[in-house]
Amino acid sequence: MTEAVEYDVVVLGGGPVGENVVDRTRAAGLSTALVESELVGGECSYWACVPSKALLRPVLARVDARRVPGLAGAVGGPLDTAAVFAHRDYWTNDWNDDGQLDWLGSIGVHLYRGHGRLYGSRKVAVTSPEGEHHVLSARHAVVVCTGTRAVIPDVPGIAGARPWTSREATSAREVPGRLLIVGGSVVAAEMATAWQGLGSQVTVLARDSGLLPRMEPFAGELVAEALREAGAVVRTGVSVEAVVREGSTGPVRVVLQGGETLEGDELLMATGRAPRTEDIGLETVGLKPGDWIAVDDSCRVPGHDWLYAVGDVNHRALLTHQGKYQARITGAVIAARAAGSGELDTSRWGAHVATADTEALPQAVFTDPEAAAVGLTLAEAGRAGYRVRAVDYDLGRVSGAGLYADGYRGRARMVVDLDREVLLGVTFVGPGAAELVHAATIAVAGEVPIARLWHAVPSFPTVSEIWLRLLEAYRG
Ligand SMILES: Cc1cc2nc3c(=O)[nH]c(=O)nc-3n(C[C@H](O)[C@H](O)[C@H](O)COP(=O)(O)OP(=O)(O)OC[C@H]3O[C@@H](n4cnc5c(N)ncnc54)[C@H](O)[C@@H]3O)c2cc1C
Ligand SMILES: NC(=O)c1ccc[n+]([C@@H]2O[C@H](COP(=O)([O-])OP(=O)(O)OC[C@H]3O[C@@H](n4cnc5c(N)ncnc54)[C@H](O)[C@@H]3O)[C@@H](O)[C@H]2O)c1
Repeated sequence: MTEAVEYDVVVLGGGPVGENVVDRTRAAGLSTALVESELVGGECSYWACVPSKALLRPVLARVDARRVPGLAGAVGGPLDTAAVFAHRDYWTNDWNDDGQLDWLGSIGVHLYRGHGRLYGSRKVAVTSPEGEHHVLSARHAVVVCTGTRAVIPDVPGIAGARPWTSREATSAREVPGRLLIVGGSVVAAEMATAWQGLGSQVTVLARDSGLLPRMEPFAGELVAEALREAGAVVRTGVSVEAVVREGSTGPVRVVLQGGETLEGDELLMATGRAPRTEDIGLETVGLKPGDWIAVDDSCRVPGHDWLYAVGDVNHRALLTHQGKYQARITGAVIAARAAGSGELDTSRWGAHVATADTEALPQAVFTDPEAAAVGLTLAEAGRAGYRVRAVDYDLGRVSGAGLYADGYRGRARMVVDLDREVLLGVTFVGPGAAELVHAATIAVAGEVPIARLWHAVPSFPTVSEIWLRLLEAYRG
């Protein structure tokens, strides 16, 4: 190995989370190197959040427009799929990260393009695509942000069937005639919405009893209902036993438990994520390759005062915005420790702990209808031992919702901690609901008392008047 190049901080993995860590450590004046094996911007920018939302936006705008009197007739036809794909390609910058490289250069981060591995204490070894080797050593911190990859279950015949993962589902250039989707969570629900809207005949095969299993049950019910109305087939409680692809271009067949066979042109396995930690040198620091990396609330790896794991790879919250929040917290922790500025503030909502990961985690799912939630569901709050009351309201009864779309269908729930009279969680399901959730995030993270929320008056006639209805229903 060559002699080590020394930095204050070395970051392994340049997805959205690694990018935010380097942004914070450079802002603190710490010299920083970033190691990235593929594209700076990571899964989110090229094969996940960004391309999926670029595909979904025209689909959701069209279904919304079809619910607006006077407009429905103008948007009756199929989508211009070439334009939709071009829009997606624009947002992924044609899978080119030049813009990110310019930004890294502008803030003084040194990029090492190649596969990085921990190399004992405080060191990272990098192998470039050309086979060059570099060793980087870190005075203060090594931060692992290597993210996740799709899991493909070991179903008989799966390898020969060449299934899509989320990468193919977000980057495909043709609309498959028939798309089978295995899975019932967020990727399955969003991709079913996108591809059914783009013209595929979609069949969703979920093994759970409903879609979106981590949200309030009514979210999955309303999304399944709308998918069926759009022409998709949604099957729940089904298990895939085997998969067969005919030749290199033939159809793919999925055999369900019980023997029923379904045929499609493509098969998307939306069956979860695994950490990208198999080959990052975890064994050189006493950790197990392939595992999620456990961290404390400041994203430090216990037993290694120089090692941090941030974003998807620590399994706290597999969401871009939450990984970026952890990155901001971790940057502050590294900067404070590098400056030797005494104790960290690890009080419950202190500057050096990612408390929102467990107490106020928001998520917006871009299905029709959109489903957005923050904090605990009723079932989670019950399991956590809170004394709670759920307040439900039909979103369609709010004037703003009726004006937004004819026959607006949706539902909202707030989960109230009866002892403190604050909100533990809020869920909105309905067209445009993704934009409603941040007010709820402020209420939950701020632990705003119900008595004060009463003074937060929503404008008439917005869908946000749902807040008033929920509070009225709570106060009886
Ligand atoms: C289809 C889909 C849609 C999604 N939509 C949303 C959404 O709308 N909103 C949302 O909040 N979240 C969404 N997510 C989740 C989101 O993509 C992740 O939470 C986010 O990408 C995590 O960021 P990260 O930086 O931790 O990891 P990643 O984005 O996975 O980045 C990790 C980076 O590390 C690099 N890397 C890995 N190993 C090495 C190595 N050994 N050496 C060098 N580099 C390495 C990788 O190449 C990659 O660039 C979606 C996920 C999927 C699959
Ligand atoms: N809008 C968003 O915020 C957004 C969008 C997409 C993805 N994401 C995030 O990305 C992550 C990955 O999402 P995901 O939907 O791939 O994973 P997930 O872990 O949320 O769900 C995996 C699904 O696959 C099913 N499954 C697993 N193994 C199976 C098998 N052998 N047979 C049948 N079904 C099986 C599970 O029952 C579950 O429904 C999630 O954490 C999600 O929050 C977020």
